[in-house]
Amino acid sequence: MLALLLLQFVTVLCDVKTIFYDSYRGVNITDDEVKSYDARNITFWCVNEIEPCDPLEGRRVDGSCNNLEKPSRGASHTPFIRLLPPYFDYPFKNFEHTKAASGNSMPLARYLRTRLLSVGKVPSQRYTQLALYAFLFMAADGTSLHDTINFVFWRPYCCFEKGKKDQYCAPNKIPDDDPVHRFSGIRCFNMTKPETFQSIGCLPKETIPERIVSSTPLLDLSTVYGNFVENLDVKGRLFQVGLLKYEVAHGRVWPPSSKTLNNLCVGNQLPRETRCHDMPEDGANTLAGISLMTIWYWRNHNLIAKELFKVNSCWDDEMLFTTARDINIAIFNQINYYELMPLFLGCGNLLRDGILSPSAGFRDIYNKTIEPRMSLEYSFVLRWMHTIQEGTLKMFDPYGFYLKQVPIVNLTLRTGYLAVDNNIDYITQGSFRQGSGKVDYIADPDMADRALGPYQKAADVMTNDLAKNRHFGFQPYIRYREICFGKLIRMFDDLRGIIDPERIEILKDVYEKEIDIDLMAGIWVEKPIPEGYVPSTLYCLIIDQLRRNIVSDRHWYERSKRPRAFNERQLAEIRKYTIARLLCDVGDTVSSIQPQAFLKARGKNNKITKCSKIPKIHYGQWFDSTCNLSR
Ligand code: HEM
Repeated sequence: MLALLLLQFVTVLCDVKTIFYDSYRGVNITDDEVKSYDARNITFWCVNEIEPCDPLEGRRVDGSCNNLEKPSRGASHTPFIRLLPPYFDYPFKNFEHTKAASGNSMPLARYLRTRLLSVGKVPSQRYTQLALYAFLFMAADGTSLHDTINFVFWRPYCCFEKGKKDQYCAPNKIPDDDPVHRFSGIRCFNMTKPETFQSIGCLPKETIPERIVSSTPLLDLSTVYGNFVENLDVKGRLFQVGLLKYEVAHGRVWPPSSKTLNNLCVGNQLPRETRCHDMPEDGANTLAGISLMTIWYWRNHNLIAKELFKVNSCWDDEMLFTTARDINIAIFNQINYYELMPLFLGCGNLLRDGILSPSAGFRDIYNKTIEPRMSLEYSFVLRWMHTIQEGTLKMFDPYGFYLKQVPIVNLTLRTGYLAVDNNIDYITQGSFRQGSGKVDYIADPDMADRALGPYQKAADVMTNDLAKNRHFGFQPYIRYREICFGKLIRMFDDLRGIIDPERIEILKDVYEKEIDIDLMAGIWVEKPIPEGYVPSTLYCLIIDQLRRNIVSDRHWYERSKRPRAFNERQLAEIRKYTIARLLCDVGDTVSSIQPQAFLKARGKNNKITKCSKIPKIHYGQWFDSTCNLSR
């Protein structure tokens, strides 16, 4: 607290003049323009207030000053880019996509979901649940909650009379002959349109909708450190020896918790389940996978800070904190890029396409003309993972004995469950012992019919995905095939080789013409990319963003010229890091684990192994010789 007051005092004393940027356009705006937003109470969304950039400073929490020529790009609530221009019904009145090329209505989203994806439970023999947690955590780093909170809590009425009058409602109709709901009597899934610069009021309503989110677009552990330095200072930092705030309860270390029951963890079963984390971002209390990964990376920050302090006792809190955060973010990206992605996208593919560095040393492909932004397509297509999410979460003891199970959708907004009955221990063990769902065109029944658990009577997250496809106004699937692979698709049968014949047959059944195929629908039915395990168009849209992250991020950890860059030996330490090491270091009760923990333990190369055999970072490489001089 003292340090925070001091910081505020120095800011006032030195009169650091902040600069206001229009968050959509990324240009300076005047005080009067800011006042006009103030008057409408939308400054938070429409304006980025940024302190002047210092080229030598490290990565800012709010993402600003990453691009020195466009300081607000990279900050929160700045616009996505689109790989292809938007595609809405003509004339552009309501910015909807309801019409097929013929002018007839497009098939209902739920109808397409039930025709294109089957429902059942087929466990993967390859990937673990942990792989899906990590993918989800990576996706959550660049998006935000409010679009889901909107239809779950703020507008639960879209299927009712009241919803007809609300322009933000976009419920999904269920066909009369629906395979599940012809029996249930449920005729509609609640849903709202995505929040945009237009819906907030930053841009005129009659312009093309542009999605707005509160996270920073680059991979910077937003869920752990938040997106605003004020939130981090108040809720996150302990301001002692570089640590994040923490609590010890029942022999375990946790992030700080909320002291009132008025919080986001509405799923907590009171009075037993009370834990709810009070952290810079609320994402930490949402889906079970995000909550777990956040706890692990939060603890990892403190582990790193303590190790750095052992090596450099002269470092002050600020130096310890910023270095620990920088290492934690580097570890996150090392795991994402060099461990998680190759297992899904194919290591050879990623090397060929320049996503992975062929050598262990530095690489620098930074290009200041590419703005740090995320493509709307990338943040959207990651939803394909819903089709391989396993709905039943199994729990194990540290010896690998199965204990119990719970539907994972029942754990949403329920951090408290982790903290009772040793559940976090058993869920952690299960994360690397249980398989995810298989990559096989079959979705888990819970994801297909009760994805929102207790919060909605019925919810098919993949129906939402297809419906959101249209609200975002994505071009047809075949246009993305063209930009990705350069081949024109003129008729359904041109999809042979890309999609199995039986699924082309279904596409012909449900769509009038090939131009009508929705982007997500095409991805659902595609064959995997050669030497990889994900659909080929998904591969293309993901690697576009993976590359953009590296070239547009001045603080990318593999650069030798970034401010406060690692030296070669430090980078070599980061390169050793794996998800198995993370769990060994900060996962509850983990003393053995398979070295490639995103894959199921199998064979002699990936068998459960003692943590002492899993490579670890030597923080001695961060030794600062000036500490000795200052003694
Ligand atoms: C228990 C597992 C999961 C549940 C219950 C779940 C549920 C949801 C729900 C309800 C939404 C909002 C849908 C909407 O926009 O209307 C959503 C969005 C999303 N989910 Fe999942 N999901 C799960 C796992 C995953 C996984 C493993 C990934 C992997 C990448 C993922 C990626 C996404 C993405 C990218 C979005 C869109 C976020 C945004 O743009 O705001 N989800 N999910």
